[in-house]
Amino acid sequence: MTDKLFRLECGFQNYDWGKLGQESAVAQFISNSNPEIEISSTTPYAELWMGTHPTKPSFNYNTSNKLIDIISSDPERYLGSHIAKSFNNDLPFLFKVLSIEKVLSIQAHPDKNLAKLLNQNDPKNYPDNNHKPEMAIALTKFEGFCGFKPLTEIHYYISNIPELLNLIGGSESLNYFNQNIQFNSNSPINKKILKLLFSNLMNSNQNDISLNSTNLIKRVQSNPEIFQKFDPDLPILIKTLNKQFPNDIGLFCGCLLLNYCKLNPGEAIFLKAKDPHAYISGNILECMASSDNVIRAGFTPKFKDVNVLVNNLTYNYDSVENQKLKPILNNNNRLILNSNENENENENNSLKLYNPPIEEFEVLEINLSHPNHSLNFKKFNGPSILITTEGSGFIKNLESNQQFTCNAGYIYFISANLEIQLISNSSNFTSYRAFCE
Ligand SMILES: NNC(=O)[C@@H](O)[C@H](O)[C@H](O)COP(=O)(O)O
Ligand SMILES: [Zn+2]
Repeated sequence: MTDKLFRLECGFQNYDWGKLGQESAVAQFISNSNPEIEISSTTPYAELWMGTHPTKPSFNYNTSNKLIDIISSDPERYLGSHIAKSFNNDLPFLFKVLSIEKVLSIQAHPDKNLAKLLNQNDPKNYPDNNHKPEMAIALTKFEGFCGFKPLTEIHYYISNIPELLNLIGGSESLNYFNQNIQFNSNSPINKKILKLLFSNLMNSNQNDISLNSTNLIKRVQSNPEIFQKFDPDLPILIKTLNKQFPNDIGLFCGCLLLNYCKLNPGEAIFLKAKDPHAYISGNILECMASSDNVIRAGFTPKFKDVNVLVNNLTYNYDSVENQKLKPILNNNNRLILNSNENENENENNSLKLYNPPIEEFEVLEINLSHPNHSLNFKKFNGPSILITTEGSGFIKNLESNQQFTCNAGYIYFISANLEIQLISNSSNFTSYRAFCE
């Protein structure tokens, strides 16, 4: 029988938008964890997958047994009875590292009902029947599009950028917007108006998109100030993304209709199912319900399902600040047993709990600031996956007293109902523990 704490060997995706070679945090982590893996300097290393999802399943590092097979051998032992019953004897979440060089697709993820339908009708493009709410935690500076801009900002862009107006239906659409929008309200009419404008835009023909993209870039070059009313960096972003995906509809639906969100390390965003988004740059940890269902509509060479996206978005609109997920700081009592260190050391360690409003996952960032600090964790009523991203230390099974090394890129599965200890042997020993209980 496999121990309740064991190291994982995880798979990775070479999507085109990933950072190249050793520039990629994904490449650094996989080659740190397994030096036999050759890293090619011309290959993008986009995503590291930690979990049981069949698209890229994880394995026991020492025995090469599949994680899902270990769990299936005794779901209560590895998941705990509550999680085993609630999630059909499988791991509820998929935990990833993303290292982003180029913009990802303009996308949204289905809720459970839509996922079932899409998986039934088109299993090739929608490989499972699960929803995919997701959270991104910035490891470096990160940029991304998330959710529709506030209505006042959308009104400004459709009123001042003719190329956008041309693609959303011209002056007729602008009049409809002006006569019906209810600013500072959550009225359903606002979502109806947003959906009409977005549908017109996303169903534009490529000739119109190319013509208006060319003119948009000219306008950005000649009158950048028009684009800088809400963010001084928008002109540079539009030019950068046009270089990555020339004359793409994403220049309009992403840059001019979605929030341009910038995160500093440690900040996070949570995307509910059906929220439009597209990540632009940076290294992040991403945690999601265990699914690979992505509905795409721009900035991508992959399969686009424009009508499914247009007909299924939430059409929520809000400020960037309100899209961010604030972590709970140093809330020790729920998760920590005790810490073998004196008071002043305690002040330097930090715990940040990212707990989005869904049941599948939470993520705890654990930072032990100096060598020879340690933290003892209570038994969690469910499974965890822990990855070390910085520094080095050890993880100890407090039942068997077995201890294992943690270096950047090392990943461990921690079964339910197991007390573990983390011990640092460097400064800034940082790990992230995704869990469900
Ligand atoms: N927002 N992030 C995600 O949903 C990731 O988990 C997905 O795996 C990526 O979006 C996949 O991106 P492409 O389909 O290659 O554009
Ligand atoms: Zn996504």
